[in-house]
Amino acid sequence: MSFASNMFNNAFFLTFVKKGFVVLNGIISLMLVARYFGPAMRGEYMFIVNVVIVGTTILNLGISLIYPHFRKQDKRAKNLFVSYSFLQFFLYLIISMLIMIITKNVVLSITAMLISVNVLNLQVTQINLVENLKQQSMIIIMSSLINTGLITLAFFLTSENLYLILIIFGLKSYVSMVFSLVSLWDKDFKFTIVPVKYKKMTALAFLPLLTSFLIAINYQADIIILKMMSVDFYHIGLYSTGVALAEYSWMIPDIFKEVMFHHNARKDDIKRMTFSIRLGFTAVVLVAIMVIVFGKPILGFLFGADFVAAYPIVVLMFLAVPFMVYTKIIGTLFSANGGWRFYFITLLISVLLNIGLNVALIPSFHIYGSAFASVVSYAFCGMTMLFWFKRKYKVPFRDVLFVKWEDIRKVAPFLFRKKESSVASLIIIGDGGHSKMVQNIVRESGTYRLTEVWDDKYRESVAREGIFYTSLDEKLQGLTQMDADVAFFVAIGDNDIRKKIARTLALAGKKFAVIVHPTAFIEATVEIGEGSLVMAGSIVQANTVLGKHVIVNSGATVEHDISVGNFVHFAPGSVVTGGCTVEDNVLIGAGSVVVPNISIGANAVVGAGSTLTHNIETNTLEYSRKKTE
Ligand SMILES: CC(=O)SCCNC(=O)CCNC(=O)[C@H](O)C(C)(C)COP(=O)(O)OP(=O)(O)OC[C@H]1O[C@@H](n2cnc3c(N)ncnc32)[C@H](O)[C@@H]1OP(=O)(O)O
Repeated sequence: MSFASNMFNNAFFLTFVKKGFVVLNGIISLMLVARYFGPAMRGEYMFIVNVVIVGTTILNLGISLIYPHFRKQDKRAKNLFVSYSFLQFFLYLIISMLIMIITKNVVLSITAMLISVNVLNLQVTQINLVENLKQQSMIIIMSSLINTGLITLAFFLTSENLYLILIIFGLKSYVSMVFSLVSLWDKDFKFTIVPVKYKKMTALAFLPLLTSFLIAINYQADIIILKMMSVDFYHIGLYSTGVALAEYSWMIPDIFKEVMFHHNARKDDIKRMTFSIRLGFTAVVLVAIMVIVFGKPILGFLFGADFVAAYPIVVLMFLAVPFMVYTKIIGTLFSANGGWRFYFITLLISVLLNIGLNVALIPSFHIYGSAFASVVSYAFCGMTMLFWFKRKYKVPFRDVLFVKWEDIRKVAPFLFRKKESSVASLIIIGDGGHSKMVQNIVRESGTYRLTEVWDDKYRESVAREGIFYTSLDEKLQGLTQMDADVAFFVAIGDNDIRKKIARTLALAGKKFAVIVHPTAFIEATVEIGEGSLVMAGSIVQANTVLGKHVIVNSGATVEHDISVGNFVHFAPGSVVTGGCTVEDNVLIGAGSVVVPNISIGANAVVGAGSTLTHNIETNTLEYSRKKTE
């Protein structure tokens, strides 16, 4: 596959592109809206937007933040959360209508409606971020594009219409919300109302709600305090420019934050976490160096010559940015594991530190004092999180600083390899009747992505529905050049032929898949060797050990405590009862029954429909003849 499609299948890259679009959309909207409205109306618009953002943070009730925690315990948590979000949305909508009817205040009613839509959008977006990360990234890219397009149209075609711009603002959330819902609404979705669980959800969401509130306060506190301590608007303008630039660079840790949010909802992935931290930290430090070196021309280009005076603030703010990597990425672990108390206390201390230092330093150092307060507060938060993480997961410092050579070695082939998805590729050998059934199982279960089928009947390669059908002989010659990540499966019913090919592949160091039909029952204590197959409706009971490349065919029963060698075939409907021993290469014929505690020697064949009541030796053929009078 091409480099471009590899990149787009990479969650980090796609999240990076998405963030790029969001930032671009934000900048373009800000520029156009500023020029579209006069100063007074722009103030009114920005005020409403801020009320909506703060209202959304509060009225989300922390629900979107605790989703990974529930998802980790229960795969179907999606049903519960989407249903909850819906009910909450309708409740907010009814309240908005009541506000409209009672107050008849248009702006207030619009604000309330926008909050209702934004809350639902925030919740379904976060759920879909966990469920379908790539789709959600595409949805956000699309809604950002639509928003930029509509604002541009409004800018050129209309003038000073506050309601129109508010509707466009609302539409962005609405479009993203509808598409996220469509993406979540698959065949497994079921509307689920469980009041007891809803109660648990809201109770658990309380600390996350306070935490997100603190984060919001921490980002806004400085400007409010600067205003309160009567610093002039010119200097506040310079300060907020520095802060705005630093905020754009948070996009980098945010990329990793979102990808980790998705992964941590499944299991704690500390390797991926430290890898994300190293990548994020290195990128942020490089950006900070760039900004410190080229800060003045960048400020001049972006905001005009007046703003070059913001340079010292920019430098100070960028000293704080690397710490955000730790706060943001490690913070996702709390979403997934629910350790909110620690996160909350850490944030509370850093907010108090920020406010205290602001009050203490602004009188003597003005905006520089405020920037210094931010650096100290962000550094405290980031370092506390880092030390907690290091202690809990016993990670050395070198794993949480700059990228290592191994990372580069790992990432380079990942970007250029042939694989298209995170599901491993599978090559099946054999394309006869047995193989057709195996191919169906692979398609149905989705655990592997079938890429090639090798069989002698193909002289030349043919491609059908994205799968290559190729000559077996030819492929066996070039085994060593193959991608090490691909799994193999020998789908040949005949024990001897299966053995011969599996040996050749094993000698070339290939890995084999285990394939299990979703309707098979395999008791939890069963061990299954590589390359084995358990087909539809079959049963394998407790403490049984299946060797390598074993076939448990449709409806066969392999009872408890059975020791099974390699390359054994239990044909359809056969029943081998408890305590038996089945050595290598044995064929138990269709519908035959083996009574308990029997030993069957290597290479033996039990004929179809037979009942075996005694041990049989190696290389023997046994079948029950019908008694004829
Ligand atoms: C999805 C799938 O399809 S998986 C396929 C799984 N495959 C199976 O279950 C097949 C297992 N194979 C058998 O049962 C075979 O018949 C075998 C291996 C037992 C015997 O094969 P062969 O040695 O070729 O025997 P052959 O066909 O020559 O028959 C010899 C005699 O035994 C009889 N016989 C053969 N198999 C059986 C049997 N399973 N039960 C009773 N009698 C049998 C034949 O009727 C014949 O009798 P006759 O001499 O009176 O005419």
